[in-house]
Amino acid sequence: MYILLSCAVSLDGYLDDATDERLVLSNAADLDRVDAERAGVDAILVGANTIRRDDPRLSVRSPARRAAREAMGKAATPLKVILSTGDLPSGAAFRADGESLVTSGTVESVVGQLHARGVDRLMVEGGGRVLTEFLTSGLADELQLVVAPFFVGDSAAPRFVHDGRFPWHADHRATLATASAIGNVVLHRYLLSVGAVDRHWLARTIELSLRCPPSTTAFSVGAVVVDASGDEIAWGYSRETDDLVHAEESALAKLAPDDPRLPTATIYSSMEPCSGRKSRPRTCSTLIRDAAIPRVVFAYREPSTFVDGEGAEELTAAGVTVVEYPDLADQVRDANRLQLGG
Ligand SMILES: NC(=O)C1=CN([C@@H]2O[C@H](COP(=O)(O)OP(=O)(O)OC[C@H]3O[C@@H](n4cnc5c(N)ncnc54)[C@H](OP(=O)(O)O)[C@@H]3O)[C@@H](O)[C@H]2O)C=CC1
Ligand SMILES: Nc1c(N[C@@H]2O[C@H](COP(=O)(O)O)[C@@H](O)[C@H]2O)[nH]c(=O)[nH]c1=O
Repeated sequence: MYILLSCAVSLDGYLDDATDERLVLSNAADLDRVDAERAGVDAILVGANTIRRDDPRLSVRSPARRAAREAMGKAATPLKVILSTGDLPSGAAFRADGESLVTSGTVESVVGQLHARGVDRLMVEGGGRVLTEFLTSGLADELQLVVAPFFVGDSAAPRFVHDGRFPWHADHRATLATASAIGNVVLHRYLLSVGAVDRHWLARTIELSLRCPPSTTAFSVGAVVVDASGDEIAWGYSRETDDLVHAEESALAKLAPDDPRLPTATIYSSMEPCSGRKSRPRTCSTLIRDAAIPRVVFAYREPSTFVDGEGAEELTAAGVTVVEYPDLADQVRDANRLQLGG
């Protein structure tokens, strides 16, 4: 299940003010973006205090988005999930439109319950206590955090998160995927799970592979090296610096062989690192092993078009962790239509 956390905060990190009125931090364009995110999920989850304080509808608003969901055979608006052990107002607005579920338990058990009901994409909209539970559980894949350009300035107001042990700290930072202005607010998209981070970097390798000079005799591949704190430290693509250079080789050539970040880095490649080369003494698998990189992630296993690739097996046998995302392979095949035909 993909778990997306979404909320808006003030410049001083509050989710609301201390008054009874709901504080809108987003602007109209951002609220429309949130509506589009809602339309793309199977369930929207909030905590009981958000229901008690805001009385939200938690529905998809846009008639076009509701119709599009229905055309796909889904309900017009996703399942509404409320975490609560206490009372909720009987006339709460969330009950008016679509299906809802009031439940309780650990985050793990709630996620298990929703998964069993067929929820594949969950949007958690708050409030602070629920966001804290999801962030500290390590189960969240992505945080969409909107910052509005004003201060609340009142410590009686609810904060973005409560106290807790969060997996991200100064030495283990979350991966910032994008930061974009939406009028006067800024949307930050942070990737939180290993799977979401890996997919982000593989998307970057596929983008890099599109820069390769065309060839019918060698594949177009992109590669990046990411250090333990999540920073990209080198990138490369096939034929970047000469007619024969491979993506991993080109990226690694930009780093000193004894760079202290390499033994804790991950190398991402759109295609399995090569294990046989006619044109160079060392294969990419050998270069990776010589660099002492402990983790390799790729999307597409090399087909036997030019040579029989055994890079994944060779690296695994050498004790390197190898992770493959075959569901992204089609995009790599697309970038290599010239070589693969079709
Ligand atoms: N700016 C924004 O984007 C958003 C702002 N908000 C704001 O956040 C504020 C509310 O945040 P906050 O006070 O932290 O509260 P929450 O909305 O996170 O709700 C907390 C409550 O949810 C119930 N709950 C939480 N976890 C569980 C669990 N695992 N099992 C069962 N019940 C659980 C408990 O209710 P019970 O008492 O029933 O046990 C708990 O007291 C509101 O002011 C709202 O306006 C909310 C969402 C988004
Ligand atoms: N205030 C605030 C948000 N608040 C969230 O939106 C809910 C309101 O939903 P609805 O009644 O369906 O519009 C509210 O209870 C809370 O979960 N969201 C945002 O993106 N930006 C904001 O500024």
